[in-house]
Amino acid sequence: MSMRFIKRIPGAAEIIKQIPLPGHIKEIKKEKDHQIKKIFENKDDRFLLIIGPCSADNEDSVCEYISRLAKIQEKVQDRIFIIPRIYTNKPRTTGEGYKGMVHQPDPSKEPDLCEGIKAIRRMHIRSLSEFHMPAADEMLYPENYSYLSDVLGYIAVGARSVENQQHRLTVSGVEMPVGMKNPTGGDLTVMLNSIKAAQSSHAFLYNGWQVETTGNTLAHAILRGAVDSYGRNIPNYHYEDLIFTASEYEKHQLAHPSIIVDTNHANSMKCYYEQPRIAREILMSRKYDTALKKMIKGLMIESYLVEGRQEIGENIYGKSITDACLGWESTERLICYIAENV
Ligand SMILES: O=C[C@H](O)[C@H](O)COP(=O)(O)O
Ligand SMILES: C=C(OP(=O)(O)O)C(=O)O
Repeated sequence: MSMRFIKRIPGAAEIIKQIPLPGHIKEIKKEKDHQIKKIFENKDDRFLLIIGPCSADNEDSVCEYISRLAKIQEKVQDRIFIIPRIYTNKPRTTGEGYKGMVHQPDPSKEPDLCEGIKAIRRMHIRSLSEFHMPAADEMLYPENYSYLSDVLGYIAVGARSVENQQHRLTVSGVEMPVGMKNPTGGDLTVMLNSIKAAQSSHAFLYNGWQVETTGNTLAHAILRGAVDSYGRNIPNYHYEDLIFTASEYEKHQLAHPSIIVDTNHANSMKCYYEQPRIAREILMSRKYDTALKKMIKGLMIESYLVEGRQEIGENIYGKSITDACLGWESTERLICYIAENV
């Protein structure tokens, strides 16, 4: 075997015992989970914003960003529900590059998965304890879900993972809303099939156990645009795309049909500064069509303290080291615009 076993990583029970979620925060988390669930069940018509850096690379800058979100959340709470993006696992197109805090708690140092798992759990708990905001993360490694299952508020399965059986089956045993992204090639059937699989019950092998799941009726769609076989970006947030997705969704007869639109990635053609324009267009489409208004539950936006991106080592506090993000001033303006126009 050409694999060197470096360090045994403690199991979830051990890590949770070392870094527990405080009792009084568990109650707050339960109430927030209930509110998020109601949005997907059409029992609360607030608009969701899943918003934050492309990758959560530094606990202090991420928490400073969330503290700013928390202040705005108070102002817009009757119209918008904000879920911070704390993305600690990064899928990479070629396997090269920063793979997230779970691999490297300090991006300038060598990988340390054991410290990484502790660091991401601490950061998620800080978002809950200091700001009462359960955050979103990507399920990149389904087996790692058990380290964060009690602290997350929302999960996305990424464009590169959505056709994978272990992801789909694991989501079927998750008790919170999980967004299944369209794959990088854009095939909506793959996304809708993944929702079907996640909404059904399954028996399978998970972390050394035979497990049985109930199915997750809150699994739903995330549209992130696509890249065609010539490498061209094909957005899927325009009115006609949304109408088509909604009608395909209806045909599949899935529970709680819901769409989140990702305003970055192939939708913005990785031009982060286009996100406010894209958000405005989606709000207009929602206003124009009542079925879309019901189905489009929110947006996923990439934003951080400082706009753009940097290379690791430039050390600009609060600037993305993966995909470029909106900066704070534009983010604040955008959230206010959404609150007034949703
Ligand atoms: O969201 C971030 C990136 O788009 C994703 O992780 C892929 O990144 P890469 O194509 O730069 O590897
Ligand atoms: C990696 C991400 O997205 P996608 O899977 O759509 O590329 C992300 O949202 O950070």
